Amino acid sequence: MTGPALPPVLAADGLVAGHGDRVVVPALDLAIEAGTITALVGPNGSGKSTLLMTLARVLRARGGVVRLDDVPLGELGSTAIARRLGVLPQTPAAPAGARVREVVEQGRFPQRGAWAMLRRRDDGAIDRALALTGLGDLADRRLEALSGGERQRVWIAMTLAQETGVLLLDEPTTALDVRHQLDLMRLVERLRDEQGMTVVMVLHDLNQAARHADRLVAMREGRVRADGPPDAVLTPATLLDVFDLPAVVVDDPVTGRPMYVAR
Ligand SMILES: Nc1ncnc2c1ncn2[C@@H]1O[C@H](COP(=O)(O)OP(=O)(O)OP(=O)(O)O)[C@@H](O)[C@H]1O
Repeated sequence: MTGPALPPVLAADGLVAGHGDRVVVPALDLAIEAGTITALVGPNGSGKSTLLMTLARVLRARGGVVRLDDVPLGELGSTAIARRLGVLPQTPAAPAGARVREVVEQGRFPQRGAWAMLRRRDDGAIDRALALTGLGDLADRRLEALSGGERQRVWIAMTLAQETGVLLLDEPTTALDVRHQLDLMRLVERLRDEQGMTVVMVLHDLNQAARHADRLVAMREGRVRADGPPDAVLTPATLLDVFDLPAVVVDDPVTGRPMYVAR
């Protein structure tokens, strides 16, 4: 017997999103199921980051509603949201002179009450996040003394230290070398498999998205043009429709997932 379907972890109903007077996402419906990895893909300027940041309430929705665990975001305080949902923006910033461990510690703030000191549980979460991102040896280094890819891993560690059940990641593999990209994608899969984490991420590498995500949502001009499992979305017709890209699609020889090759 199957019970009633669980509500989606994160849902947008008739969502309108944009910047200033400019509407970027005119009306979008999206429901994200628990324990899944979703990749948002699409050309530059198609509204992926705008959508992701509006789902996280970093940007206010201009119409429609976003629900987190079936509760409208507008009814939740920012601490309640941050305890449930971690977000990695495209260009995070830290105060000058900050050290790696101090930046990762920032991820713990939503989990602590007012006036609370760092507790053992916070230290554990920070150590785990540093270890998962391979930053243990760099913990005392200043952020500005790191390479671009190392710095990107610090932001990922900060988001992981928040220990939320939902992660929204905007281009998390940017600046990472091929080994660290694969490590990060495998880490995301492990978090889904072992902790039931729900992940939505913007990715530019379509083959990476098809390889590691359960679902691809392809956007163009603020609208969803294709949505489904990788083999339904990564097709020559969608590549042409969404990216104006003539391509063939073959099976990835390692995973059997679809893989495109541009013509
Ligand atoms: N802060 C902002 N103020 C005004 N317009 C913005 C702002 N940020 C983005 N835009 C505009 O909104 C549109 C969508 O941008 P968005 O960053 O959401 O696209 P994207 O699909 O994530 O693009 P990319 O792949 O280049 O990161 C673009 O036309 C962009 O110029």
